[in-house]
Amino acid sequence: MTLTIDFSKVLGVQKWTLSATFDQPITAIMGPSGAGKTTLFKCICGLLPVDNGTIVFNGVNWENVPTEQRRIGYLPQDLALFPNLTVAGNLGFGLSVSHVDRLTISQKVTEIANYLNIEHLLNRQISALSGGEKQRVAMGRALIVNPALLLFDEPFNGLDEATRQACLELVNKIVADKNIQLLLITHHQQEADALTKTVYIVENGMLKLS
Ligand SMILES: Nc1ncnc2c1ncn2[C@@H]1O[C@H](COP(=O)(O)OP(=O)(O)OP(=O)(O)O)[C@@H](O)[C@H]1O
Repeated sequence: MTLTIDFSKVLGVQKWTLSATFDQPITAIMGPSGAGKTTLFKCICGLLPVDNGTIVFNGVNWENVPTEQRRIGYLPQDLALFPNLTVAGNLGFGLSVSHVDRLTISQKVTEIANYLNIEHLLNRQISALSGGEKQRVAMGRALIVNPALLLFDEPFNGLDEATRQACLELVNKIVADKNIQLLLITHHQQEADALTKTVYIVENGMLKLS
């Protein structure tokens, strides 16, 4: 799987000129706060339009491909779980908005919950979950739509060391089992090192291989 980006983006007074070819199963993206890492992800998703240039995934130019057809599982920095839905409702959300029938949604929710060991949480409210459990639900919600590309924005923030280790192992398993490409934003070098040798830095509006 190969994601090639070559675009510029202006937001306010900032300009990014971002070029790279991501072809490893896992790539870490690092860089100082405010450098533009989340902006990069939003552009790849199509949530922010690029000003000039291209984003090409496996040979397909995404210029006219809407977000929902890009097969991306996006895990935003704040997880953005829906507090008024149960765990099952959160997991199934991406399928329900795509008008998948209820039986299929229920089967897929059970399948992904078993895979992530959260089946005992399916009827819980989001407010009644621990940080690590929320993390797993957010990963499940990203995975259930059968993505080809995962974008995880600082997914392990605020977790204790043991839970962080468990999540790192889970991420490695997901990428290997499901043959998905993952880009992961992190501020922690050891997190990047645990997952990949390929680390890019966003700095001064550019993307550089570290
Ligand atoms: N909609 C917007 N309009 C104007 N400026 C924006 C907008 N969104 C983000 N920015 C600015 O763009 C810069 C990059 O933001 P971004 O969220 O991509 O940084 P980041 O590298 O992900 O930071 P962090 O590590 O703190 O999460 C910041 O200075 C931010 O204030």
